[in-house]
Amino acid sequence: MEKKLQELRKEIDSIDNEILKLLNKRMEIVKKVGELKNTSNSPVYRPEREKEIIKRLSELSKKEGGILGYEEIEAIFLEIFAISRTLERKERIAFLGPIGTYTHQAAESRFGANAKYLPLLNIEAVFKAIANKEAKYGVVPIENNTEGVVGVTLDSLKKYDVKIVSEICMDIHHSFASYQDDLKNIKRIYSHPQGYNQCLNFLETHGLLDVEFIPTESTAKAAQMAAEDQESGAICSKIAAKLYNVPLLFEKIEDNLANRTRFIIISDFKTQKSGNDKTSVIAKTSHKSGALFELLKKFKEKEINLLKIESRPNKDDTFNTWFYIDFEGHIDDENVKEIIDSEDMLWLGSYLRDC
Ligand SMILES: O=C(O)C(=O)C[C@]1(C(=O)O)C=C[C@@H](O)C=C1
Repeated sequence: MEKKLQELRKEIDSIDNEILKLLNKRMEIVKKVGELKNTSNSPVYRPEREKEIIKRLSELSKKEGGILGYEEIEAIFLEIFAISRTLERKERIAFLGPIGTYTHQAAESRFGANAKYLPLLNIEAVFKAIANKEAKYGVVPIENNTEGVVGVTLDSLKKYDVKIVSEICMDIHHSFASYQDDLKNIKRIYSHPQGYNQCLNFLETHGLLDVEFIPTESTAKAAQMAAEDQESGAICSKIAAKLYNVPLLFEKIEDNLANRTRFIIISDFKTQKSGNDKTSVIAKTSHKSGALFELLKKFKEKEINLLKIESRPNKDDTFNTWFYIDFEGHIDDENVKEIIDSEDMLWLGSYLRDC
């Protein structure tokens, strides 16, 4: 067996040499693309091009009977693209921190382990960092399939001059971490309110519903607090518990195992059309009967498929609202452009549909 293993490893080594040669060759070309982009200051990150490459390679692999499927090819190539991007231009990525949040995990899934990250302590700070050009990209959560939308994100999209350039959908699994083996000794539970509310069944069955709940800005912050408070527990991500060295007692404790969060990547540019795009806008309607109906009718007339509509309060002394709307299509599509130009709408971005 040892001899056979050595032979196989030798084969792997020579293939790795070829891969390395080809990767270096690829990166030389990528650097030239970067130089070209830098002369016109055009965006490095082109999600639609990345998607096109992954799709093409998956089809090729399938056609040739390759062992790798779409997901494996995507995982490998997203890392390659992440390195390409840092070679083209070293750009900072701000995200809702601290490190170890699900948002950090989402950011890493797109920008790789090698990128320059800027963890910020609240969602609005991420928007400010993009608007002030302290970072090129920002990653923030926008909605969860059990808890609904993240209000601060919608409000910040209205307040700051940024554009949505991409979206990421990620499965969220919570863990319970604590130094206490006996749950009866737990006096406080730290978590982000959304995380806490997603684990109510677990808390009830383990007699933890009556324990004092201390809300934190993020689930990673909860792990950090639990690390400093031996009589507490945290509902957090697995990586956060590891990062702050709090023993993991239970995993996948959420009520709904199909717990998914949609994140957006914000920046300062318009993305190219991919053919499978989503557009987000903020719409205001006048305060008269049928105004929302009239707006929705326009979408029907232009044959635009709505994906989401959320109302948000004006936050003044009235109960007036505005609407956050997602729909199919790209601002470069005639019908999309027409509706945005003809209505009281703020365009938030058109981007590859990934959720
Ligand atoms: O094609 C480009 O525009 C590139 O910059 C190259 C490349 C790649 O590595 O293939 C890198 C970054 C972009 O997000 C898309 C693709």
